[in-house]
Amino acid sequence: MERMQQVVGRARAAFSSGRCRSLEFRLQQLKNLERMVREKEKEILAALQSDLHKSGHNAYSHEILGVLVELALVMEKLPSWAAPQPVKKNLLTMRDEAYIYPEPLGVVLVIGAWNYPFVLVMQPLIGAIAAGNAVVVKPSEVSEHTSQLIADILPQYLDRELYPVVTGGVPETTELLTQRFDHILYTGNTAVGKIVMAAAAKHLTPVTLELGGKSPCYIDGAVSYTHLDVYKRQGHEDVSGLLWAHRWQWGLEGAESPCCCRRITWGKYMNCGQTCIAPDYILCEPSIQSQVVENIKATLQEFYGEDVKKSPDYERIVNKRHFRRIVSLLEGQKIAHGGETDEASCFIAPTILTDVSAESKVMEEEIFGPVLPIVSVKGVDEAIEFINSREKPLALYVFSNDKKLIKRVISETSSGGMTANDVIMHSTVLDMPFGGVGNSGMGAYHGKHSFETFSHHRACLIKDLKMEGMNKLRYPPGSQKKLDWAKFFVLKRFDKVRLGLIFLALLGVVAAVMIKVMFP
Ligand SMILES: NC(=O)c1ccc[n+]([C@@H]2O[C@H](COP(=O)([O-])OP(=O)(O)OC[C@H]3O[C@@H](n4cnc5c(N)ncnc54)[C@H](O)[C@@H]3O)[C@@H](O)[C@H]2O)c1
Ligand SMILES: CCCCCCC=O
Repeated sequence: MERMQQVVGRARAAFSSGRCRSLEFRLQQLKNLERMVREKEKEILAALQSDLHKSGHNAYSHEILGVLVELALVMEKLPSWAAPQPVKKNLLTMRDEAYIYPEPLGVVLVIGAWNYPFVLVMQPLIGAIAAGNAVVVKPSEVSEHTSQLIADILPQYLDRELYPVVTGGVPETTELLTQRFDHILYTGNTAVGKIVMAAAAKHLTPVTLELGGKSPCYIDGAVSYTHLDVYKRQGHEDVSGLLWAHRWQWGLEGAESPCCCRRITWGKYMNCGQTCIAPDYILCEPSIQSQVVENIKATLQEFYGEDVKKSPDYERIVNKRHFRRIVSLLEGQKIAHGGETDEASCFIAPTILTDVSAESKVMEEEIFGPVLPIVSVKGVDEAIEFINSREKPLALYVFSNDKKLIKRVISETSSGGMTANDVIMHSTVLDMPFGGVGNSGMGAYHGKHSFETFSHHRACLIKDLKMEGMNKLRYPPGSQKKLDWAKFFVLKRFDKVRLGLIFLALLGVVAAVMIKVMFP
């Protein structure tokens, strides 16, 4: 307990010294961070390889690149984000200064998860530094190599008192959470999210909870409604055969096409399925299920070759606990592809399950592994109903040639974020907030949204000491006349065109008077 008190106490004292308030200081720390990432690249890649069997290429593009891109954006935009933002004034504040001043919150706690152990700690850290805070960093103990590396290298580049790293497991995090922070950003599972929020409530500390959930992926099987309609009008009862012929002849594809399945395969099996926004399961009509399976199988071969175990691009499950949890989800399921496992190396092959019941265990909890269940729905109505009957997911995916259908799914469901006709990619657009809703989390970060999350938006009004007459309206004693004037000043909305015309007319009168005076 004493140790955590000391760590947080030192960070608070360093924050109170005021040194992290200046823009120059923050930019310098961010520059140092960028230097750290570049100089320690090899060590970072090695730690990610040890923790999750991530290949150099995957680790660089999934973790390091994201950090470098975020740093570049923040360093470029910080001066404008941190500048006071003037607000619209009214008749009563016309002579005053009114603006929003983003100020740091104080000491921020960042708790990271193990699945992307570097980027999930660094990205919030960048935002919190940019906003001028002290930051206590707690990487996940599950990814022990990356956690230890962060603890070793961060103090070599950053102010040690302002940005301490705490390593350790549940006891350490529990102790840390008894301390008072000014904001906590937690990434991890929903159950622990509730523990974090309860601990934060004791100090009225605001939280950003980056949680998980089962992110659905709906594949719309129709080529396009126009073709269907044409065939139906021609009197054909069963149009599915005709549609296949049509596709074969014209090369038209439904959303279960190889291209769509390739994108889904990439997002599902990257990091061995251990991605918070991975498509958790597929919803589609039974008529396209086998085509979806075939296309995903072909993509797996394309990505990982004949023997996926030998592919440097295919990761492993983080530990035996998670390995056993995922394997238990396969019990009683129809395995259309994959299913091979090896406990010693925490290997689970890319697996596809077909005709999965909505009530089965694999459809209860977030899978967080390389297992892809396909659940049948009759069409988009049932897909929407299915999604809405469950907790709000972190991400939602829909594949369709029909923009109207996509927009309908967006407007009739809810999720933290969504991508249509691809997966994962909304998280890479830094101008968009990244976060959950309902059970998948609260608050958001990335780019400017991180800066805003870690800032207090202070309302600042600097009044003019003149015009005291106006203030009499609000001073006692009250009267109806004062109230009428107050209503006029506060509620009156001016029509800009009419005001312009009145101004022009006045100008005309003044000009006429002047001419009369000058040339009597
Ligand atoms: N929204 C996102 O950005 C995001 C990103 C990654 C992972 N996730 C979600 O995280 C989950 C996987 O992560 P995880 O929870 O296994 O990660 P984890 O086990 O690494 O836990 C996360 C953090 O919580 C701490 N912790 C664990 N148990 C605790 C307890 N009882 N009390 C206090 N602290 C505790 C750990 O020390 C760790 O730092 C998935 O649900 C995934 O979807 C979400
Ligand atoms: C490509 C990087 C995705 C990071 C997603 C983080 C959640 O697990």
